Amino acid sequence: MSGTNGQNPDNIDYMTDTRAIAVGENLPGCKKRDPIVVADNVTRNFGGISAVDVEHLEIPRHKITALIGPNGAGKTTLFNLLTGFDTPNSGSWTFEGNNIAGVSSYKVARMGMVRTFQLTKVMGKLTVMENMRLGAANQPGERLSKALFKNIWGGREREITKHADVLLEKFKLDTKKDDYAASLSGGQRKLLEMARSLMVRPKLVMLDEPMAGVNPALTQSLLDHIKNLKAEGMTVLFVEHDMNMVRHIADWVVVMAEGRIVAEGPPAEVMKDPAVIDAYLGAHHDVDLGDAEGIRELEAELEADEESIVGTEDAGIIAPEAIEARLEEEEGK
Ligand SMILES: Nc1ncnc2c1ncn2[C@@H]1O[C@H](COP(=O)(O)OP(=O)(O)OP(=O)(O)O)[C@@H](O)[C@H]1O
Repeated sequence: MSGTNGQNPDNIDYMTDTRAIAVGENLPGCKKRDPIVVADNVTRNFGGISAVDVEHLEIPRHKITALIGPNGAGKTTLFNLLTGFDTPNSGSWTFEGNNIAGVSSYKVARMGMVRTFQLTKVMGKLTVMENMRLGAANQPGERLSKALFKNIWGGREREITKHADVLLEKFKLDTKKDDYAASLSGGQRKLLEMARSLMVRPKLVMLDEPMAGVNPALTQSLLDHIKNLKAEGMTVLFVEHDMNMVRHIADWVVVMAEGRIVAEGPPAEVMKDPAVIDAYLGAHHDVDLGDAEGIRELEAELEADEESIVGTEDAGIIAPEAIEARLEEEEGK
């Protein structure tokens, strides 16, 4: 699956690309072969608490990176800072080589770096489709009011609606597009928030605990969607507590504790790192994070799932071809 959305000009199969992610050793703050985000000396204090104190961090492009760490480690605060939802005490960072420290969250999204929230921010009193249109309002040239009032908008509006239709179908929310978002389950809201974030055709998707509070059936579907983002050429950074999820889908893991990066590397390696076990489990050193029975079960389940479209030709979440095909279909009616 490659080259469908203009994000993969070199036609690389991102699902099977095994080139090294880091340059040199897998150490905290290590340089990456191809970083999409580079952050330096980012600090954020709340009163006497140092919530974030990151000396150097690079997020690898076209990979799925998990940001893990115990409660209060600073993961959400780091997300807030990088995406312009909070202001640091110090620090600088770039996205695709552009300095975006101090840039508003709205502009950051328009540049192709989007995020979802731990507690979803879908608008309950708007329909599913209206929420999707709001996502498009983050695109250059779009206005929130225009996004909602389609009659004054013509062709562009049609294209946006078709894009939303394709996404809603992929996320299995198409039958709910006229329902109020408030009527969706917690898991469906997470799916909607993810689908909505894709309306800007982002390059980097940042998900804050996407699997939290989601039932097992939807968890599986969310995992597939996250993998599909990578198959489509996007980069994913997600916060997660559940090691099984991390082990299953992450190419790279960054571990935070007390505001700092304490380890980085591929999941299997990081989960055996004593610094990680210390940070995570405190006294329970006998637990092997890399060898839980649950991980094997989840893997078997995903392999057996016929609806799982990971890495297949059907994985075209935001492929322009799919949108064009729909427009043609419509015109032919
Ligand atoms: N707005 C705030 N005001 C004061 N303290 C805050 C604020 N936001 C975060 N903190 C503190 O900063 C630290 C880091 O919090 P943060 O929410 O970033 O951690 P986290 O790793 O995302 O935790 P969790 O996994 O529980 O979501 C914590 O000690 C938290 O209490």
